[in-house]
Order: sequence, then C-alpha cells, then structure tokens
Amino acid sequence: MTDKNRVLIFDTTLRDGEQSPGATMSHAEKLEIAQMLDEMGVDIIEAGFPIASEGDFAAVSEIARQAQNAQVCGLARAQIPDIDRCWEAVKHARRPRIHTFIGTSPLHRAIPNLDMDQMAERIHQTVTHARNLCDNVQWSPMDATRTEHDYLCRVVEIAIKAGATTINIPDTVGYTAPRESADLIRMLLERVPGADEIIFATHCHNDLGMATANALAAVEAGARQIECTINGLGERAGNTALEEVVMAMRVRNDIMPYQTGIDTTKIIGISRRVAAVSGFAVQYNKAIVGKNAFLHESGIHQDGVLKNVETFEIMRPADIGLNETNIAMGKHSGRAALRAKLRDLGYEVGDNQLKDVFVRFKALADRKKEVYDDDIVALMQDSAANTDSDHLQVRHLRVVCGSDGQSAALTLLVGDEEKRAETTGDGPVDACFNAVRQIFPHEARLLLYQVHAVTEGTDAQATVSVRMEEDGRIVTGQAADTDTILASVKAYVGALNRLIVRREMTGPDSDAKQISMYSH
Ligand SMILES: CC(=O)SCCNC(=O)CCNC(=O)[C@H](O)C(C)(C)COP(=O)(O)OP(=O)(O)OC[C@H]1O[C@@H](n2cnc3c(N)ncnc32)[C@H](O)[C@@H]1OP(=O)(O)O
Ligand SMILES: CC(C)C(=O)C(=O)O
Repeated sequence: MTDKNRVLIFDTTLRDGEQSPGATMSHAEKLEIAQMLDEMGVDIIEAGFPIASEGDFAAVSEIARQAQNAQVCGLARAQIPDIDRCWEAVKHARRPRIHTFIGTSPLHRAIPNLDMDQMAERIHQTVTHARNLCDNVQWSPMDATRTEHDYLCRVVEIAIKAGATTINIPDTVGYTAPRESADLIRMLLERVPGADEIIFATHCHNDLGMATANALAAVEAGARQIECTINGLGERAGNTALEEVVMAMRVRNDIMPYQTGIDTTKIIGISRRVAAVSGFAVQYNKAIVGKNAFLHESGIHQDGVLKNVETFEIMRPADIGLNETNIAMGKHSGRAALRAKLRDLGYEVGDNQLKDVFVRFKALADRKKEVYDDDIVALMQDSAANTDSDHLQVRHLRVVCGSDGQSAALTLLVGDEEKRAETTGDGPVDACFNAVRQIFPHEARLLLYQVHAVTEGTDAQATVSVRMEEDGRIVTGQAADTDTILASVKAYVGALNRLIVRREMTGPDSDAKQISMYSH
C-alpha cells in the first residue's frame, strides 16, 4: 500500500446532509457531530455554508476552532462576499479549506445568466481570490456530469491555474453511472494540464441509487477524495454514504486496494447519533448500519452462521463498532451495566447523561418485561430528541378510545406555564394532536406520521416520527414509548419545539428558509 492509494474522506453531513428537508441540526448538535467525525478520522469536515446564515457562520467558526485533526472546510458560491465570509469562519482551523463552486452545465450556466467566457472569467477571479486568502482551495464545477467535456476541461484547467488544490467533480443530480463516472475522471486526468498535481474528488448523489458505486468507480480511475455523509444523508435521495465506501474499500481491499484514515469501529455510534439529531431514521435494510445488516432470521442462514459465520457475513459487527454482549438488561441492572451496554451499542456517555438515561431506563424496565438492545437505542434517540429544556413538554395525557368515540385530555408545559385542553378527534392520535393545536395554535402542516414497533410483543416500544412544514421550514420530531399514543404526542411536540427554534433562527422573512417543492 502506498500513499498513492490513500483516499481522503471528506464528510459533508453538516453541509449537504443538513440540506435534507427537515434535517436541520442545532448548534450544539453540529459541534457534537463534528467532534465525532474528527475522532473517527475524517480528513476534511465540510462544516457548513457560512454566508447562508449567522447560525451557519457561528457553527463553522466554532468547529474550525474545535477540530483537532481534520481540515475544516466551508462552502462558498463563486462570489467574493461568500468567499470572504467563508474564510472568516474557517480561518481559525489548524487546517482551513475554502470550497467554492459554480454550476457549469448548460442548465446551470443559465442560472446566474453567464455565457461560457463570462463564467470562465468568474471562475478565474473567484478561485484566485480564495487562493489569496487560503492555501487550501477546493473548486467544484457543479453538475459536472452534465457539462460538455471540452468546457469542463477548460474550466478545470482555469481553476488549477488559479490555485485550486482539489478539484471536486460533482454528480449533482445523481445522473451518472459507474463506467461513465470512471471515464470522466480518466478523461480529466489525461486532458487537463496540471491535473496530476492536484487531487480529484468525487461528490455523488443517490437519485438512481448509484452514489456508492459511482464514487468507487471514480476512485478506481484516479480520484483520491470521496465526498460523503453519514447514513447517506443529503439533498433529495442523499449522498454517497461514508460507511458504505469506507467498508467497501476495507472488505474488498483485494480488488480496491485503497486505504482511508477512518476508525471503522466508530461507525455505528456516529450513525445512530446522526439519525437521532437529524430525525432521519436509518432504514432497517440499509447497508452496514441498518438494524438488519447483521441479523440472520431464516433457518438455513442461521444454520450456516452457526457452523461458520463467514457463510453469510462478509464483515463482523465489531468492525463497525457493534459488539455482541451477554449483558441482559432489566429492572435489576445498575449504572455500570448500563454504561457498558451503551458503550457496546456505540454510545459514549458522560456521568450527567448517564444519570438522566438511567432514570429513563429504569422507568422503561418497570413497564417492560425485557429490555432489548433496540429498546435502549430507541431510548437514547428519544432522550436526544426531547429534553427538559424544550419550550413545550408533555406533562399529562389521558385518552379515551373505542367504538363510542375518542377524546383526549392533555396538559402541556408551555414555557413556565401548564396549559390543559380537552378535545375529540377522528381516532385517538387525531384527538391528541387537536389538543396540542388548541394549547399551542400553529399553522404547521403534518407531512409525515410514521409508527414503528422497536421489538416484538404487545409491550414493545413504539418509535414515532413526525415531519411538519410551516412557511417553507421543515422540521421533524421523534419519540419512543411503550404507549404508542404518548410517543405520538411526544414526537409531535418535539417537532413543534424544533419549529420554535427554527422560527427564532430564521425569523419570519428570512432568506434562509428551505423551499420545498412537491410534484404530487
Ligand atoms: C448543489 C448544492 O448543494 S449547492 C448548495 C445549496 N445550499 C444552499 O443553498 C444553502 C442555503 N442557501 C441560502 O441560504 C441562500 O440560498 C443564500 C444565502 C446562499 C443565497 O440567498 P439569496 O441571495 O437570497 O439568493 P437565492 O437563494 O434566492 O438565489 C441564489 C442566487 O445565487 C446565485 N448563485 C447560485 N449558485 C451560485 C454560485 N455557485 N456562484 C455564484 N452565484 C450563484 C444565483 O444565480 C442566485 O442569484 P440571482 O438571483 O442574482 O441569479
Ligand atoms: C456544492 C456541490 C459540491 C454540491 O453539493 C453538488 O454539486 O451536489
């Protein structure tokens, strides 16, 4: 293995990942995720888009100050004020990077209304400006995979001559396929003067489900940086998933002899944390980090695994930080066992957090015969999503349901004041949501209401996800409880708490709102 085979991992969970509608993270959550990325060995953290809002600027600046090992990068349009603002945020980092971009395909050139020559000039000016501020500049021709090859070569050459040290080739709309992705990198390496002196990166979206394959194909052709996100979070169908490319290169190192600096045992912990703070649950059959990724249910598979685990497992759970333990958790378990179990499940908790989780764990154990690992994961996600400092908190709920109608009596703590409502509805959940609306009137539209049973059995916990939209802002809430109706109310109230924070961050007329468009 040589340095030539070292692939840099550029994580954009906090920038492109956060652009998923509803995935907005709080300032504290961003700092926490950045620290985890830094500790797991990510080479570059794209921490945000500093000109987008004061909140983004503050998060990028603080992450820049906090990162111990990773380079910290901010995104900037091909505009001088964006680049200056980006530099102001990242300059505190030990190793700052400015990432500037502009759409170069015919469709994207029309957006700022620049012809080919004007755009080429803009690229020259802005990359030169960025390079005068920082010696580590990344440039991206957005929608590169739909850009004419001659023009792509021309603008990449301009960016290299102006001082870009990394050229990222984005498949912005997830349009390419593996062979084409590789051919594009090969073509640029062959045709662009100076291409051998910079690093080519790949940034793939997953609209056709090929992001991981396209990224790996680009690496085989000579790209040495992969842009990716935890759990594949990102715009629309998401980005290349960090855990997928990293584990693919590790497990199939025989045919992909590349190395990364990632400590793969940290994968499951950060995956769960990102799922909790973004509100985007990981699908059960997701590669590497899905709940079923290492489960064997059918008899022939179980028989095979018992005889030789390699029959149906190409990697070990411990490789991604999932440790099998024989600690059975229940109402007689103490703090030491809970801490050990949490560590096995990928959670490192401090003493204060352990105290809080222990109280919730005991309350759950009192209500449930057996507390499974998945129950503890759900409990951790619930405590991350709903805290004692939230503006709205559920105090008391009584629901009557049955063939004679449904009604709810709900008490919420609103700031310092307890408020109560009694309502009816089309079903118990509807009655409860009507009660929340009566206590806390709002215009937010419910986009998604989803219930999952965490484990089997009638005493199983339910996890509920709620997604809501108000005035272009999309927020999510998540909660878990053995009482499905209570979990529903907590998830709904959790989404409203996030909405309250978003209203404070963006104000009623802010430019930073997310625009959601639905074709059906
Ligand atoms: C593929 C990607 O992921 S790109 C990154 C997407 N991320 C984001 O958009 C982050 C959040 N965005 C924002 O907060 C806002 O859009 C801001 C602050 C960046 C800009 O807000 P506004 O100034 O109000 O512009 P608005 O969003 O309405 O339109 C975008 C403007 O940027 C211009 N623009 C877009 N991309 C670029 C670029 N790469 N370089 C130069 N100009 C660009 C557009 O032409 C348009 O300007 P125009 O109206 O003069 O033609
Ligand atoms: C800004 C660029 C890299 C991007 O996110 C994309 O093209 O998808």
